Amino acid sequence: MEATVRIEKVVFGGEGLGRLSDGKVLFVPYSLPGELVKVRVVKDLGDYAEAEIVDILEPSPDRRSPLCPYYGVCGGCQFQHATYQAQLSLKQAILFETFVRAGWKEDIPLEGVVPSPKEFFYRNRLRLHVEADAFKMGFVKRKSHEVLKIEKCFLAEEVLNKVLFDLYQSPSWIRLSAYSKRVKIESSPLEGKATLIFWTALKPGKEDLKELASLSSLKACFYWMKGRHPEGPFPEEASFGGRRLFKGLDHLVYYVQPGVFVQTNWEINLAIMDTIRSWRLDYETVLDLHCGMGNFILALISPETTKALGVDTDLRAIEDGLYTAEKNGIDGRLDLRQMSSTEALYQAIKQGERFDLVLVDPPRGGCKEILRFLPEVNQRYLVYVSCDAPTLVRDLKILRDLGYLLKKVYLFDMFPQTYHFEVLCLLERKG
Ligand SMILES: C[S@@+](CC[C@H](N)C(=O)[O-])C[C@H]1O[C@@H](n2cnc3c(N)ncnc32)[C@H](O)[C@@H]1O
Repeated sequence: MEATVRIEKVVFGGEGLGRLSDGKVLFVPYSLPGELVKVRVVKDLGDYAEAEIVDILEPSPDRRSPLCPYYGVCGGCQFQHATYQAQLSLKQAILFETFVRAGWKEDIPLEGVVPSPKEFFYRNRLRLHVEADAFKMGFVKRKSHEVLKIEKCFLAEEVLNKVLFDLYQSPSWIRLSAYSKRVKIESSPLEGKATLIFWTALKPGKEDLKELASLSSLKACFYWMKGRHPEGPFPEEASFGGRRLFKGLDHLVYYVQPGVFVQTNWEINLAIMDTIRSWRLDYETVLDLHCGMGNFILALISPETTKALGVDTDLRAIEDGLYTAEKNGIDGRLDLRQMSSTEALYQAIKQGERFDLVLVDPPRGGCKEILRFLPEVNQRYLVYVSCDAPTLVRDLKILRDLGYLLKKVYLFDMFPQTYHFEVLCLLERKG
């Protein structure tokens, strides 16, 4: 069935919303607010339907040509057809709508929408599916499980694309990829090189590893069969155990093992840290409940800090935080432990420990399960960093009911060309 619809808005997920003449909602990918589009309904799901654009009858002034030849097929990007300024406006509208839909009645103290300094080529890692039969590496196609072969990603830093190009030519990788399903290429910005880690069912031969490790843009390669650590680095003498190096605020250098989480867009990561510091919060004790490799907690330690505890379930991330602290000469005030945030809160409650500042930066699912324990441990400030607005707002409502006031909200565009964004919130306990 075909219809002509006016796009009202763009919703979480990046699709435009329009309505059929009977009021049924249609979701239209790659459309923009205000556009009049002729669409074909591709799936009727009862209350709503999914449609595809057949023709754009009245294009938005914000529309532009996408840069990437895979756009529209690849599942990675949703907003390349919009100017960058329009992408920021869409994200702000989506954030507000998320609050409204969740029934948030209070003020939304949005203090800033921070653009990414780089609109393209900002990602410091590429995670690719590997399909040996057709020798392809790539991303999953939109609304499919099929892998799309990618030869270049316009979001990834140049060095990552260079490694990808070299892998396609490498006889060793052609052999090794037969046993691999997944590969990560990750940059080490301070060295202008990248690391490679692949998951494999068969132990690779020495000669193949040697050839791979000699690719000019690679600092080191690793493979992971089983256990808590991958095998590597190859070559063995790769500096810092093959870790990736990132320059933080002040003179801090982070050292991160391949495969350990690093915020995707490093410049935006630094902007988040700068913003938290700019608030000049008055704290002596800090607890980071999802500290990863020490990203935020290391930036939050100041001469006034008397205690800093960071926890994370990822053992290798904790190893990196400790390694980074040692390399940077950070003294014994920093305590990093491999444990879950729930365990850390239980222990703090049992031991009567209190923290002026608590930071949470959970995975997409948010951290609903720990919120009710926070007031017992958290004296004053709560900083919430989120990459998923719906779970963030769900959690903010719980925190509001626990007596927290939402003081500041910032939208950081960590992921240009996609519908994703990062939100930074400052909350304070009442009274
Ligand atoms: C979005 S990442 C943020 C990491 C870190 N804050 C950073 O900026 O690099 C989320 C982190 O939460 C950790 N994590 C997931 N579930 C957890 C849990 N139940 N308790 C503690 N950490 C957890 C993951 O290992 C991951 O490092």
